[in-house]
Amino acid sequence: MTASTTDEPRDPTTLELTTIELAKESMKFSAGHFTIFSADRRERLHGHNFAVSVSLTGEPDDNGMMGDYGEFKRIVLDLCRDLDEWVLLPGRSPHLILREEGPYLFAEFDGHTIPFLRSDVQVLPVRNVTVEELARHLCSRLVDEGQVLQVAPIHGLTVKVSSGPGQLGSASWQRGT
Ligand SMILES: Nc1nc2c(c(=O)[nH]1)N=C([C@H](O)[C@H](O)COP(=O)(O)OP(=O)(O)OP(=O)(O)O)CN2
Repeated sequence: MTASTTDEPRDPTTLELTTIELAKESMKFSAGHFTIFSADRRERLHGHNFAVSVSLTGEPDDNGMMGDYGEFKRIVLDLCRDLDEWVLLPGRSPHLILREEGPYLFAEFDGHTIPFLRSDVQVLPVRNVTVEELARHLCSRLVDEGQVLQVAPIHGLTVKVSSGPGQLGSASWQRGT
């Protein structure tokens, strides 16, 4: 019995890309935040169990793999762990001024001072703690720290962050942009 394989030579110029999707139940973080809608309107402080999913597009190797997705999972889980059980504040908001005094961090918003224990807060390099900005933040960490890009020839990746069923924000990176 002969294995039926087509022996036509493949066109070496056609780049065959594949995508890995990772949306594990464990890719999540619980955090407190408030969304700022304008210079004088925001939500009260509250929390979400945020869910994260990542898709990576790249070139499979001769072994039919784009790297071990176990490595990708470990990297994403580490990023989720970094954000878990913190109050997240935006460090780049046009409407919020942050001031540290001893063990406290004060957030000035619309003439009001919101006190926090500094040890409860992570200030993120984002303009607002929204699903779209959290997705951008995680996407840039995946790219800037280069970890994912060292695992396999990745051409693009997308990070999605959901604050609850049926609502999410996403951010993408494409090689060469
Ligand atoms: N563009 C965005 N708009 C809003 C965001 C956001 O991240 N990006 N986030 C919020 C708030 O976080 C808010 O807490 C979300 O509230 P809500 O939609 O009510 O979320 P629920 O999980 O309670 O969903 P239900 O539809 O109420 O069940 C607001 N806007």
